[in-house]
Amino acid sequence: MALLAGLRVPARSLLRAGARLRDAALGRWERAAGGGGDGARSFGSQRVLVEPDAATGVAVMKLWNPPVNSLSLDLLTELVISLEKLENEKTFRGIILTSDLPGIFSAGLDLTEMCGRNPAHYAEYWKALQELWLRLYQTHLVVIAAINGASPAGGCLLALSCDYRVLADNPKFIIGLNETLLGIVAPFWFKDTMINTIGHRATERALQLGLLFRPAEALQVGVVDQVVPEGQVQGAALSAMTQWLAIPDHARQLTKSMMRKATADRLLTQREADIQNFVSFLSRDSIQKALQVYLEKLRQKKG
Ligand SMILES: CCCCCCCCCC/C=C\CC(=O)SCCNC(=O)CCNC(=O)[C@H](O)C(C)(C)COP(=O)(O)OP(=O)(O)OC[C@H]1O[C@@H](n2cnc3c(N)ncnc32)[C@H](O)[C@@H]1OP(=O)(O)O
Repeated sequence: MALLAGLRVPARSLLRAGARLRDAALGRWERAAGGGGDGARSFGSQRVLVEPDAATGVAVMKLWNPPVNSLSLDLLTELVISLEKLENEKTFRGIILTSDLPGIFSAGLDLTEMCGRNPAHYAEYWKALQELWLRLYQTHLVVIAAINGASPAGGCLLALSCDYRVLADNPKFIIGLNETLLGIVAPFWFKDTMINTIGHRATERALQLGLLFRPAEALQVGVVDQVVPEGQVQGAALSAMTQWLAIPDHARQLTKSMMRKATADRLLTQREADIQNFVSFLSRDSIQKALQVYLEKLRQKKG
């Protein structure tokens, strides 16, 4: 059951158990080693599989950080490296970002990275999150999110940072910046990213109420651009990609930069202060206690 959403999310215990049995470092990448659609070899790290298709110039990037694709420090780092690698390959013009875990796109920030650690760790973690957002939000590549599962909080940020979002139509696949439900505040750059997507008023309402939208609502408010039946999400993302890639790169890239640079610069000019804010906020006893209680509830809900 999804604790935050107040919605029931079915136990995927069997699937998850299966996923856990797969060895993260070995089986996954051996399975992938066969290569992408056009003979380009798949590559990746432990938690990010990249399936490149040199013929189309599109790579499918799949998140795999069981059980819920939480944005751990390792996953953040591996995402940045994979993204950088694709950016440096002249062959590639687009990325489909999706999940390799059933029913979950990403559960957002990894709560275990934010609980019971020291300030240096919090600083390192926040810097890694900033780094991923700055790179993903500003990449010259077209990035389309194929959202095939729930994506609360940081998971929603990941999707909002892409150029276009396709969501699978399942009422359990909730999406939104629900930080207030945890008693925390979405950082200004999360807020800015949402404003740039759905506008000021809709963002104010969504953020204050910590709204998690089901697919039809997400489409209506503009958090996603398209809702399609489950199983068609990657195909729909690839179709959308065709439209984006029909535009001359230089014109599209300059336009993207024109639309996003001021937002990214706002973080860049106060990056260190943002890290310090996060560290001092997380270091408060009251915040640590609240996060511990929340994490414990998540862990116990199955019992
Ligand atoms: C003044 C201002 C200054 C600035 C201050 C900044 C403040 C910080 C801002 C932080 C910004 C962003 C916030 C976040 O992104 S926080 C994370 C928010 N996400 C959530 O709360 C999601 C919680 N998870 C769920 O609701 C559900 O897990 C799910 C995603 C809907 C999936 O449900 P499920 O039934 O399939 O799985 P479930 O049984 O719940 O979980 C399985 C195991 O996974 C663990 N887990 C779940 N979510 C997380 C997570 N985010 N991090 C770490 N671990 C997570 C869960 O505990 C289960 O573990 P176990 O198997 O029992 O050991």
